[in-house]
Amino acid sequence: MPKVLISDKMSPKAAEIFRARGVEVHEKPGLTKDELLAIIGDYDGLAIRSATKVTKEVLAAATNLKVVGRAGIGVDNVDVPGASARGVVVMNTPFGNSITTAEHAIALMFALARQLPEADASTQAGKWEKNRFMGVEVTGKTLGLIGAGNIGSIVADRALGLKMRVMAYDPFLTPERAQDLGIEKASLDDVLARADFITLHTPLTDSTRNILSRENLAKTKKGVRIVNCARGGLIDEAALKDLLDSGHIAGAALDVFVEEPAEKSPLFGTPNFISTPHLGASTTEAQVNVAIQVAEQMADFLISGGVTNALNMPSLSAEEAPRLKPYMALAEELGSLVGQLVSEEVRGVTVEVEGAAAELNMKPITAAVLAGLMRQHSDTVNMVNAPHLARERNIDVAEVRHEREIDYHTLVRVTVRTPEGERSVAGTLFGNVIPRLVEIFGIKVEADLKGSMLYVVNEDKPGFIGRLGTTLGEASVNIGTFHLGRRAAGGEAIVLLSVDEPVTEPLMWTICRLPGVRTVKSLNF
Ligand SMILES: NC(=O)C1=CN([C@@H]2O[C@H](COP(=O)(O)OP(=O)(O)OC[C@H]3O[C@@H](n4cnc5c(N)ncnc54)[C@H](O)[C@@H]3O)[C@@H](O)[C@H]2O)C=CC1
Ligand SMILES: O=C(O)C(=O)COP(=O)(O)O
Repeated sequence: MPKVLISDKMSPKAAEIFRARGVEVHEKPGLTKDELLAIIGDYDGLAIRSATKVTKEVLAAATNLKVVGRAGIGVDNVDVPGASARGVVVMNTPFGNSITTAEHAIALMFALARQLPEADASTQAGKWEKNRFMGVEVTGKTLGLIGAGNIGSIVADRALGLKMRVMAYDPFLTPERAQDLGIEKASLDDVLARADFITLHTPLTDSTRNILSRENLAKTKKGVRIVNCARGGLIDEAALKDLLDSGHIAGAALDVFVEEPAEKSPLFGTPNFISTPHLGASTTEAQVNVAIQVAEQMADFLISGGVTNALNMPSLSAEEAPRLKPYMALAEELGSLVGQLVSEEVRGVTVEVEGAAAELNMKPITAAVLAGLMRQHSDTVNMVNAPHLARERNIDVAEVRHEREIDYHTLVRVTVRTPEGERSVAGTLFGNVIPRLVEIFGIKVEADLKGSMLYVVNEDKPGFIGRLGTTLGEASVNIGTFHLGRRAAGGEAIVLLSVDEPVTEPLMWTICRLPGVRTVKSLNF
């Protein structure tokens, strides 16, 4: 039974779902780093929110870990490249808390416009300072979004309902999408110069870190009000404090901070500064959504291999997984075969699918080919890290889907490009489940790729097969299966046979010296 650790505060729905799906679950929110390091090695899955930091050190200790599930959106607390390198899938729940977070941004915008926290504190202190708190209307004002993805678009929709003008800086926002949303696509400088309110909705990445730097904050319109419900690190907090003090910025509301928990900050106590403790996603509705979703996704993956919302692996629904599994096995065997047969540097890999295979999601098939291919160089390669490794090694990967009549009801072909040229192998599925090789380097040969095998290329001459059988027999090597193929009568021929024990190096040399032998390779599957 797979084991999952929930290491952050999460709706009890998550644990309920894990249990109902046959996953053992332990809820231990608030573990210290050392406590987490001490126990993480026992778990197949780790379910988190933003508090748990999944660092290199945690991943190194997580020797059984297969999946990290983020009940929420941002994964800047997870070392995703580190997880990929270790073959750990990282998933999030990209929509479950987006409405809630957008609503928090709007709430903070109103809180700034009407100074609600200060007005509340003053009123409850018995001061009744009616003349002190003069607000601004939002109607007719310009809201500048930085980031117009899921949350940014919801904020835009709500703001348009409030009769605001909305402009957005987002390099990935197409003009058509902007038009559909009813907002203006703008440059960052334009947003800074024209917006009365600015709200941030980007992930924290190298391109967004410090996007509201001291220099950019200085370019904002005097009297601007700024909301950040995305991530600390997007705004220079010291510069924000200085510009609030000088009065250039009329107000700022932060839900997120560079250091969290933010127990102290120079911003605390600054007039017109409002803060909340990373509450963007904290509503009953959103927490139930993300807990259910993360538990379903992780259980699917651990139980049936389904992959949803993974950041480092192609998606594969729990319904698709059983259909794709035999193809992934075939693809991995073909990748492994070609990886063992080709000794030159691989510069490119093309995966082609035909017949029934052409109707399937190709990404997992390609990932499995790459895993098989690269397993020759590393034991820790799997479908998660293989595509990343291929990129790192500058291996060009292409996918081709053919829609044409073929001899097989389904076919997967793997072609590798090396400095010496292209070599390709192909396979099919018997009865839709059993992987079967059907072609090596242009020669038709049918075989199951299993266990220890021997691959021999020879001249197609009478007597060769007898001599090969005798040589193996004399070395007490039992042949399990024997498969033959040839390019043309009397031309290049291949023998692919399975043996009950691996063929030793001296025996390989003996076979190499048999008349007519061109190549001998020992293979393992
Ligand atoms: N305060 C909280 O509790 C919560 C915070 N968040 C944060 O909100 C962020 C945004 O969430 P979603 O809208 O769902 O993500 P999303 O991925 O749908 O949208 C992000 C948008 O940012 C844009 N973007 C990326 N780089 C950019 C750049 N350099 N400049 C301008 N735009 C850029 C992208 O094109 C995309 O449209 C999350 O990454 C997370 O960090 C999310 C949920 C709750
Ligand atoms: O989903 C996100 O990105 C969030 O920031 C929400 O964080 P939380 O789960 O509330 O710690």
